[in-house]
Amino acid sequence: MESLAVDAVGVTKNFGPVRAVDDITVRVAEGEVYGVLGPNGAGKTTFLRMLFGLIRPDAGTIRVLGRTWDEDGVAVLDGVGGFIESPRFYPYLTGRQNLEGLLLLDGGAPAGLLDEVLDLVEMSDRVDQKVGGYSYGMRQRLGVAASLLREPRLLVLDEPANGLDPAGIRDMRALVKRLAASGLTVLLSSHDMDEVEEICDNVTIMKRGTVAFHGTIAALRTRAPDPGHLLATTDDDRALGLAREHPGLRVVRGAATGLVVTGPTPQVSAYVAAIVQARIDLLALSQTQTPLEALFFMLTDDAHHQTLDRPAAPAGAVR
Ligand SMILES: Nc1ncnc2c1ncn2[C@@H]1O[C@H](COP(=O)(O)OP(=O)(O)OP(=O)(O)O)[C@@H](O)[C@H]1O
Repeated sequence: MESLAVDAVGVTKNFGPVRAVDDITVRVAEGEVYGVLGPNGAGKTTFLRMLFGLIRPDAGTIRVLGRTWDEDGVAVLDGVGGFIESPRFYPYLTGRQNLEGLLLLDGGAPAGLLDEVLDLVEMSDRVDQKVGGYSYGMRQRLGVAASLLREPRLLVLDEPANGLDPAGIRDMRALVKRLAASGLTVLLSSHDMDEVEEICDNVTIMKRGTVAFHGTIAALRTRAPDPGHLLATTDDDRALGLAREHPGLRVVRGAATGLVVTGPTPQVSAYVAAIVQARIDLLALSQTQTPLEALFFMLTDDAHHQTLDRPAAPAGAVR
């Protein structure tokens, strides 16, 4: 049997009347990058906090690298690194001083590990500057460095790209990929489908504490709906009339201007060609959402939930 870095089964957590996590099962294989995806309030952070033992589940069992709190106490955290929400540092100390302080608390580290870790998070050239002058992205990367000093086998990151600018997002995604390539298991939460699609092997999509989807990114793609396109022309009325010849498409007026066209891409292309042939000029054509973004909203948004033609996969391992 493949070994599991995280084996969480039937986990439930209530805060008074709020059921933040409702009977979820998440299994993360060693060596993979696993995403827990969901909109704000879906229960992602609550789940990650339970992995770290910061709060205890009301029901279910959580095994992390083979250990549980009930059997192993604080030893459950051996081999686990990461941070919930944002990492905290002393702003008036340099990055290096902050990390050296942590190493001191931990009783030291193998020679060369600090430099190796700084290299990995691409902070070597900034580490002797004060943390107070760091960008948010640099602090996040320093947080990952601090976690790596414990040489974890499992790294847990709560929305690592949240609040970063586009360059920071790119750097953080590249870092997670490098960490995965080095054999580390990474479990991260996110509310960004693009991010999870780019860096994760498997995903659990949470909706109000429950699992709305569980499986591979490839399996998720097969359920994605047709993409929507926003179309603007010099004569939207005539373009809308032409849609009658293309019954495989849904063409409606956009909320502000233009037309929203939904359907298989080849049929959208044929419709656009017909518009041009009718001597109507195209002003703009763009995708409203990627198919996976559209699926994410369908899975997690009550208003759209009914439109999904297949029921959500049950919780549980698909592998
Ligand atoms: N300590 C707490 N006390 C009371 N309610 C809480 C507590 N922590 C979380 N909740 C509630 O539990 C639900 C899930 O919250 P959680 O923070 O886990 O969601 P999330 O998916 O991580 O969202 P976000 O992306 O906003 O962090 C929310 O309704 C939240 O208000």
